[in-house]
Amino acid sequence: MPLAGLLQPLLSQLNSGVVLLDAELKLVFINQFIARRADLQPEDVKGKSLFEVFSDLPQAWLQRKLHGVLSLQVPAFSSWEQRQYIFKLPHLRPLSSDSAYMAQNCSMLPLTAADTGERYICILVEDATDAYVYQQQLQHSVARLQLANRTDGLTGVFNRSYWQQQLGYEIQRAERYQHPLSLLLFDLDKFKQLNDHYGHLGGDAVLIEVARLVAALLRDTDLLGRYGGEEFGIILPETDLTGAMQVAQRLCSAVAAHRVAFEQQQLLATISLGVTGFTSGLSSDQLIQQADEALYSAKRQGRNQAVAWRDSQSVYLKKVK
Ligand SMILES: Nc1nc2c(ncn2[C@@H]2O[C@H](COP(=O)(O)OP(=O)(O)OP(=O)(O)O)[C@@H](O)[C@H]2O)c(=O)[nH]1
Repeated sequence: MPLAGLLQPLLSQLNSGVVLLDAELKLVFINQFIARRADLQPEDVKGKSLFEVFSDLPQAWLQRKLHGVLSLQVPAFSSWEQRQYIFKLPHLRPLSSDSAYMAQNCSMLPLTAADTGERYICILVEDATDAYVYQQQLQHSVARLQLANRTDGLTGVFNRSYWQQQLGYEIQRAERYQHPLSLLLFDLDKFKQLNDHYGHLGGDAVLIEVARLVAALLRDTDLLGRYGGEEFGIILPETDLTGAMQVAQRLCSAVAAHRVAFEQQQLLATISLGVTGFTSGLSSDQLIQQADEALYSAKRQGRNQAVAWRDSQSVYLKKVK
């Protein structure tokens, strides 16, 4: 059978890359699959160093691998999951991927010539771009779902369940490391009137805008969540009550000074805030309860203001008496 005569057409039609190297890592052969994508002529590269022709190769890593294959005479493998590609080649497919390069599974096989006993290495390059793209799409979908799962649909801040979970974690951290932690609850004032006057869409516009404004005034490490209809919570890690009151006053003034554009009108809104500091042994429910009591005091004292729980407690107790 004229096997040798068939090998060349077979290798050139193969839908995988074939790179044959001698023991000095010089190119003996590349097939059409590689040549076409690397824009090379197979006959031009014969006898040249692998790393000279393919200057983008991860040289130190690949040299180590190939020397291992030669000296141990065992195959080596590189998967796209560990290293997206070895040969920087375009994938030549109309796929929407965030990479223009072909993801590859590469096998490095030791070969010995039957007649001369000389040693060679064959690198087989398989295109794994499909798997790479599917994995990327899956990762993006999971990330989108995770985001949706912790986000309030209207305002884009954290939703209640995620925010409360974070409060639990922050309390554990504050307790363990004896770090300060404060909690702030705020609620839009007379929001029912605003809704009644401008309609639900006007109310929604105010909620969205206030959440955006408040988020912009907080630190990246602060956690803003929508606690209920027009009530929001802010966890302030590494912040004592004095610092939290400063934040609360800043937010209160900023919201009162802001105008929300809605259907050619400028809507005004104010917020009332209740602030409390974490002390050892408090649960998240107790902390929320304290902030809520302070918020209640702020409402009773005329709204558009911040009240710390320390102060409000006496007000609250007086009221109870
Ligand atoms: N537009 C809009 N309104 C909401 C939303 N969630 C809750 N609300 C409204 O917020 C209003 C809250 O009213 P109240 O609890 O009486 O409080 P308030 O009018 O803000 O009065 P104070 O809190 O005492 O200042 C109700 O009319 C709710 O329908 C929402 O997602 N969008």
